[in-house]
Amino acid sequence: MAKLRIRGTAEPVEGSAIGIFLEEQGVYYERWEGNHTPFAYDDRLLLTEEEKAELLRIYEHRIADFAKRRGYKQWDIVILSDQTPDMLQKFGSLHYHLDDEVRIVLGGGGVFTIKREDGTGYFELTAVAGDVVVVPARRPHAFRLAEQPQFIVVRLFEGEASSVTYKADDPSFHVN
Ligand SMILES: CSCCC(=O)C(=O)O
Ligand SMILES: [Fe+2]
Ligand code: NI
Repeated sequence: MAKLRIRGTAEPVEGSAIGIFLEEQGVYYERWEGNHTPFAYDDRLLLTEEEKAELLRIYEHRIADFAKRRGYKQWDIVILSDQTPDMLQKFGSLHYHLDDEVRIVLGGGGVFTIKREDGTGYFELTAVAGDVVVVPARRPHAFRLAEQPQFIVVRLFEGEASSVTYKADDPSFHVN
């Protein structure tokens, strides 16, 4: 289950308030119960193509149903860890995309710091296996690993399987 913290406030947002807050913020969220990712993936920092294919096979029906329901055409799977420093650096600074950022978490954990819809600050959504998150197009956000050593995630696309990353400048933004 995702965790949510609004920067500048002391108390985390919990329980059903998480979904309500995310909806207000235009961030689509759903929760898939039942983790089907084999434990062997818990200590992986990189995945072979065969391992990625295995995970996609395990989740294939659920991913395909979700994609059909929401109109996504293609997907891939990536792992982020300290063995993928380029991706950590690229997504670690504030950026946005012209397409929605659609993510299904299969393993590990990651923190999305997302700008509030009205521009007044940021909230941090910590996503773990079973969390499905859509950061809307053009919304500034940044990503970092959570307490787990990796983040294994399916990325879905409406069109081409890539999403250009634009740097968002905000002097008030800090990574943590
Ligand atoms: C790889 S999932 C989270 C990182 C991110 O912001 C992105 O992919 O654009
Ligand atoms: Fe992003
Ligand atoms: Ni702050």
